[in-house]
Amino acid sequence: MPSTSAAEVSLDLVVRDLVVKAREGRELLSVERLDIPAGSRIGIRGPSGAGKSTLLFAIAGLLRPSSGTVAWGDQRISEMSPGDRARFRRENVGLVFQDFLLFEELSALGNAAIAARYASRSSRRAIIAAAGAGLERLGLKKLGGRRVESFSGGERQRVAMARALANDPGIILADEPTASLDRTSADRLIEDLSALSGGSGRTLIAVSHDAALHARMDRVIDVVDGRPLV
Ligand SMILES: Nc1ncnc2c1ncn2[C@@H]1O[C@H](COP(=O)(O)OP(=O)(O)OP(=O)(O)O)[C@@H](O)[C@H]1O
Repeated sequence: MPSTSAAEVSLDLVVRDLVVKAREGRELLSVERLDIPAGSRIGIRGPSGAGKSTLLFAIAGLLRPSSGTVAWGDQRISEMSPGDRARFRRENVGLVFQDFLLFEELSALGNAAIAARYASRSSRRAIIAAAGAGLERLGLKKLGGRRVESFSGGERQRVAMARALANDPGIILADEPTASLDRTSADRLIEDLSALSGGSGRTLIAVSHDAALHARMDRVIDVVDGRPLV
């Protein structure tokens, strides 16, 4: 797993007048102003249904806002086509999400190194090596060759984490990364996430209900009724 960030360009997050609406017109999220300097470790918390995941999806470029701007450095992802947003994510963002989105028929290593399939020949080898090192660090080396269909929730979460980091992303976005883990595994994951971001230039933004995670962040943002309290 990489220990320093590959963020070659500064990816400060700037959000302005962002509004996300449901298809039927209900407002799900409204963010007047949010600035997150590159390299920050940010926790996001709030009641169920408050809009935390919607905020994470918006800043990941996984949804197109109804209005407003989301920019990482000079990349205004809110105005990009879906294809350009997907490319931005592939190159810059590691996603650790609740339902893992693993390929059941692939091995742990096959999943962790999935980015190699889309990478240039020159970076393919580095991605596969980083995926293997990530699995080892997360205690899954022995299971590396096994198909993930038989994995437990905690094992899946660690495969997803190794995958998110294999591409050496400048931005890590995590949605409830400790939710399916026992306390010991959760603390280890928090330790890893924290070490991989703090001081490296790599930004971490994690939605969580876990107080132990928030205790390790530089700043915690509360989201209530679709609005971050900043
Ligand atoms: N595509 C959608 N269409 C309509 N409503 C949606 C859509 N996605 C989310 N919502 C609604 O938007 C609100 C915010 O949802 P979101 O998942 O962001 O909350 P959350 O704070 O992450 O909640 P939890 O902690 O339970 O995961 C909820 O009322 C949810 O039902």
